Amino acid sequence: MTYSGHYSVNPLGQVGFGALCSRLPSVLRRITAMAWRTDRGAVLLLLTCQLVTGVSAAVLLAATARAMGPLLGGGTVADRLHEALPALAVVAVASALTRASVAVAEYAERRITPRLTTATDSALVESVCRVEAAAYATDGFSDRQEAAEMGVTRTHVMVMDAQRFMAALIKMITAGGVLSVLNPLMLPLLLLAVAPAGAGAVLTARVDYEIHYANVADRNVRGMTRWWATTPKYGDEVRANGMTDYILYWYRALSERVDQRSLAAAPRTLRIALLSSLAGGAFLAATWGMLAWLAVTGRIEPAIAATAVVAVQTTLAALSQVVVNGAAVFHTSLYLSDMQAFFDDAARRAPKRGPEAVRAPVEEIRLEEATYTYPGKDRPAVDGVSLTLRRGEILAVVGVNGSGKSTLTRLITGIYLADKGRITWNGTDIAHADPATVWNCTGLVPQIFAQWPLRARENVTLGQPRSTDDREVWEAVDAVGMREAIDDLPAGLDTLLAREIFGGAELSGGQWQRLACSRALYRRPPLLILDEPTSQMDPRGEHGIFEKIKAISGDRITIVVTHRLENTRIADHIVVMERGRITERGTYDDLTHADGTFADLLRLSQDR
Ligand SMILES: Nc1ncnc2c1ncn2[C@@H]1O[C@H](COP(=O)(O)OP(=O)(O)OP(=O)(O)O)[C@@H](O)[C@H]1O
Repeated sequence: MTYSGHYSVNPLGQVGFGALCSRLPSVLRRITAMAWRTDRGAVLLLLTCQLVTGVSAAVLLAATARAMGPLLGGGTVADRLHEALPALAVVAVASALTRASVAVAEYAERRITPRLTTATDSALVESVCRVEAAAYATDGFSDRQEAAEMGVTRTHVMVMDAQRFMAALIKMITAGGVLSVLNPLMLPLLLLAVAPAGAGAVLTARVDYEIHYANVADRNVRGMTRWWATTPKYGDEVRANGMTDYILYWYRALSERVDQRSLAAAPRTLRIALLSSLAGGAFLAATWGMLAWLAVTGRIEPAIAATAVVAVQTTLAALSQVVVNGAAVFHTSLYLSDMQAFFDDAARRAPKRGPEAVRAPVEEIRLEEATYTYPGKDRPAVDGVSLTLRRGEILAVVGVNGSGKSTLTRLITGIYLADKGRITWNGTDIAHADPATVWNCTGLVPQIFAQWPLRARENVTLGQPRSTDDREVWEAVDAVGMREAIDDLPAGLDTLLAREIFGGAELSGGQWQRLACSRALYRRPPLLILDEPTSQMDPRGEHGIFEKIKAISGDRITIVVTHRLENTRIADHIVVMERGRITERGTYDDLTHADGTFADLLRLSQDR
């Protein structure tokens, strides 16, 4: 395994410190806009709380300053207390308001976060589901998806970080304002004391992101390896082929590669932390020294000095919070950018085919010189294929592995659009038709079909409207000879077909394939495509399915891709594909008597 993680260019590589900090306002705007779309009431509540926090912090400090005069002045304790009482009452109310607004802000944040996370998460899933299928084959698509997942994860803490950042900023500005009124020199010194910590936090976030970025591809592969190693689906193959140690070795190797990058960054983050603490400490010592000097030399009164101590403490706490939460918001902004970039990319890759609609019955599907090349490939998988399919006819597609049969079915169903040439349904070019209207008319049994971890009934009806009784479900089940097998399940059609889940049951490979066929038949589609539909079935099952295909073919266009050439007897036409092109076409009798590839493959299959 020589996979080496590579994911484009780190967008932070060329960005300076100033540019990094200037992202904060736009990120805050973006977070607010996202939250606004989720719950306007909660956002308004949050903003009100922040305003209350700021105002009460200012009132608290001003009232403290007012209370300090009488408290530290002359007279009896009772007199001093009596004189300070109104200011102390204001201090108490302002403190209570601060606490209450923090609690309400937390409540508002809890109202926003779960729904915002769900909305973002669902948007990510939807954008992946909705892209043109060809996007999956483009380089780096799944890496970019992996990077976007981190943005979704960050939405858990994003609103909280932004809210705390804003609250601390407001508190800092008001407390700092009060401090500047007390003595204009105090604030700049205090800012200098916290600035190095701010710079350190942003630089550390930058290092963390660099590591995250370098690890994206490895984490993606590790995630896949984890799934392959642990899913019961491949458990037999992994064990009986002695692959456990091999997979575990690579899982560990990938984890170690990820760890090594993180470890290599540790000395850098230590250097940043030590230097910023040193600079911050020096400026803080200067701040306290300055305050002491002002008080000792009588330049400020003791009452003002005492208030300044409270103001410095408040501003310092708020500043630290601004730094910590600002760095967190900045950090989030990096992941949000990845997420947004993925959403934008996915939106560009979403089908934009046109408003035309395809409607049943589908009388004719025509391919005119259809050509398709997979992204990054230099040879077309389907190369200039022309074909006409009519309602009531069965077409069999045969050919050696990799000759383009499955790709041809993807072109006919509009899963991929032809790069060159045209495919029309009832005269409508599907490149200009809404794909949903096309897929309303198709039923596909793919070569690799899904084994849905749902009940037996939903495995037949999946995605389809269902009548209240099971009559049509049983019809589809009977059509593939599965009635007995379903009756044998512990709860019949209600049985959950997922071995991994408690109470779930499992089917055999051939039974799963029969169910995949029943799913396509249940749709009663105008175009039925079966790609190797009986590869896992016993001869009775195979015979039954082909009988059924023939019996229901009058009402639809049917395409069967198969390597069992005997099965092509039911077809009205057969096409033989080689290297993406149709090299022979005709009926079963025509092709068996011609001295071509079909006759050759048939001879070989009968020779065994
Ligand atoms: N998702 C994909 N991305 C890139 N190339 C692909 C993809 N799927 C198929 N190909 C390539 O396109 C060519 C045709 O593949 P296709 O699956 O259509 O062949 P096939 O005739 O159905 O083969 P088989 O009989 O093995 O099922 C092959 O060279 C294959 O490597």
